[in-house]
Amino acid sequence: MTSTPVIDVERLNLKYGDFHAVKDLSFQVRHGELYALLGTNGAGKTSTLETIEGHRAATSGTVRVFGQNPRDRRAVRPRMGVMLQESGFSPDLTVRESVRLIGKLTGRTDKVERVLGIVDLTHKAGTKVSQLSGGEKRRLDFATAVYGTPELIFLDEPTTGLDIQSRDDLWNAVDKMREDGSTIVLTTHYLEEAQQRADRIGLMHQGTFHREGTVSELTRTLPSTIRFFLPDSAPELPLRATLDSDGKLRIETSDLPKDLYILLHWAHHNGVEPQELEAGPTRLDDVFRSIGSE
Ligand SMILES: Nc1ncnc2c1ncn2[C@@H]1O[C@H](COP(=O)(O)OP(=O)(O)OP(=O)(O)O)[C@@H](O)[C@H]1O
Repeated sequence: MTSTPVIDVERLNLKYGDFHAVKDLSFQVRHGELYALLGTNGAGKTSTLETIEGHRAATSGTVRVFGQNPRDRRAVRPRMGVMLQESGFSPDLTVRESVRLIGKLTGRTDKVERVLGIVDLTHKAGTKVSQLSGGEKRRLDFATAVYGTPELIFLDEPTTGLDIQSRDDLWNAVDKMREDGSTIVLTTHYLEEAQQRADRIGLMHQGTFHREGTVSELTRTLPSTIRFFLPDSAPELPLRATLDSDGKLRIETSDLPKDLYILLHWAHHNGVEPQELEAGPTRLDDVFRSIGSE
């Protein structure tokens, strides 16, 4: 049962007139995974997701969701929850009416009060959508993903505009839905969130994958860095360093513990103290920055 991928994209191409927005893209999302589709602006993420969600027809290639064509909305739609960047709830409806409407539109069943509790809008149940704050509206958008605990959930920039507490609450609710067996597809420009939570990442650039894999598969191809300030009077460093724009020296290394040891040993021996020392493994940000420079 679990061997069939939840999403199976094979050689997907999307064209807008002459413009080739998605080029021969293939990937799968497995049952229970949190898959992050990330990329540069205009990379083709939204176009790809709209096709998987059944809103857009592929120019060529195949897309299967639960083994079915997502254009067959009646078969697939009740099984997927989509949190868009803006759900477009009517401003005149109350929060409770809006949540109830999700059930009608998706064909899923749930208890409205349960959903209101998860998105922390119980105290706003009688308030009109037009009177919600930006963060409260975002939490109401999240209700579309929560309602009925769908098997497949799309989260498009879910935490934009949310304060820290609301972000933590949202991720706790996502973790809970994963425990209940939901598969998650995430897009976000907050790379730390993807780095912390994604099982696998598809990193898009100009319509195709720049890289795809787990976070460690993506980051291990780039060196780690050590950065610090040194006084001008310091003797020559034992390792090759370059100067960053903020005045810090940067050492790039494929063996962080060894080179950190060499640096600190040299510093101790010469009586100099590297200031504001940062040493860490490669982050997803660095992989992003490397796009275009390869
Ligand atoms: N309806 C359309 N007509 C013509 N071109 C389009 C259309 N929609 C998107 N594009 C173009 O296709 C490319 C991919 O757009 P898409 O919105 O899928 O990218 P994205 O990765 O979601 O970008 P972003 O991170 O900036 O939201 C872009 O160059 C965009 O300008």
